[in-house]
Parts: sequence; structure tokens; C-alpha cells
Amino acid sequence: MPADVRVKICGLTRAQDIDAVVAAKAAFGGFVFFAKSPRNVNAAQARALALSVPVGLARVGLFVDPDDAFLDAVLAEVPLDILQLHGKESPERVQALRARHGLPVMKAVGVADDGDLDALTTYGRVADMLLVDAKPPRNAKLPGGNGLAFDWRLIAGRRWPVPWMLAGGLTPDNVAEAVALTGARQVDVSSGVESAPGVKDAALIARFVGAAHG
Ligand SMILES: O=C(O)c1ccccc1NCC(=O)[C@H](O)[C@H](O)COP(=O)(O)O
Repeated sequence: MPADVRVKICGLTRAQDIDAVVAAKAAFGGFVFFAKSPRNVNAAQARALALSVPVGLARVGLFVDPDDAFLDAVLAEVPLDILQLHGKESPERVQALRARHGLPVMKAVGVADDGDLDALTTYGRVADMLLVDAKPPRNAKLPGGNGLAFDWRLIAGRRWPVPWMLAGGLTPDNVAEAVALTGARQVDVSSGVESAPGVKDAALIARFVGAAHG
């Protein structure tokens, strides 16, 4: 197991979540800007959290099909390092947002079967990073953060021209196997380190990062 797998903990809402992520030595912390999510934060909350983050922890803002006005308003208040797009943003929209905001963009792509892999190639041409996530079920309320894994064998040995992160249903108990099987060098988790929807658990965060680092 490589010691340098980088971990993103997504859906941070409280000061103690930042403390837990920093103590565990995660590389990325994610803030969800999506009103229907139990992890949603408003700009004022996110600003306070983002300003408390020490250098070395990248602050990722997660958006779902955001319009320009919403992104402008959040970015005017919240210092973010990376934009994560978790909706149905087209490749053209990804390019436009990169140019407009001058921030690296990570595009989430949902995977359920072989037919979803072409999208990774397409977005790999325009995004700075890919988030290879489980495709949400048809009736899901959220486009991500559902705690569901996909069949990791679908991407075993696959590579894209930009860095990528594995996500979807990862937990402290399965992340080592997921890394070994897929060769991922970056992993992302939300539900798997929560004690209840939207409530992060410091002990689970520490266990997850420890397991990912091997
Ligand atoms: O977390 C949310 O509530 C959320 C809402 C809308 C879009 C995406 C969302 N989360 C994405 C993630 O947290 C992760 O990047 C990824 O989907 C893995 O989540 P999980 O399976 O819960 O670990």
C-alpha cells in the first residue's frame, strides 16, 4: 500500500470537523453548497471554516449545476482552492468555469457500468481532476454522498490524462481494498466517516485516513 494516498474528507460543517481532518492529515477538505444536502453550508459558515484551515489542506467547494451568480456570490466570500462540480455540467461548462474563476476544477463522473467510462475520457480532456464516483440510484435525493460503492473492477488498471480521485461508499474498512484494486492515489469519503447523515465522526476520520495511508 503506498503511504502517499491523498485523502479528501467531504461535507465538513463544524470547527471540530476541521480539527479532525487536520489531525488525521487528510489532504483535502470539502464544503457542500447544495441546499438539499444534510451537509449543506452557507457562505458565512463556509467562510469561517475555510479561514480556519491551515496551509497544506486544500479547500474544495462542491457545487451541483451552479449558475454564475451563485458561484460568484460564494467565491466572493469563501476562499476555496478547488471547485468540485457534481451535477450534469457539460464539458463546455467545465471549461467556462475554469476560465471564469481561475481555479482548478474537479469534475465528478458517476460510474455504474462500462458505458459510463467514456465520460471519464471526455471530462479528462477539460477538467483538472476527475472524481470517479458511484452513479446515484435513479430515485436518489442527492447526486452524490449516498454511501454507495460501484464495482471497482470496472476501473482497475484504467488511467486518465489528469489526476483522479476514487469515491463512493468508501469506509475505514474497505478503503485499503479499494486502493489496492484500483490503484487510486487519491480517495474521497463522506458518509463513511459519519455517525449520522451530515455529522462527521473524528474517530472514523482518523481510522479512514490511517487505513488509506496503510
Ligand atoms: O454529500 C452530499 O450531500 C452531496 C450532495 C450533492 C452532491 C454531492 C454530494 N456529495 C459528494 C461526496 O461527498 C463525495 O464526493 C462522494 O459522492 C462520495 O460520497 P460517499 O459515498 O458518501 O462517501
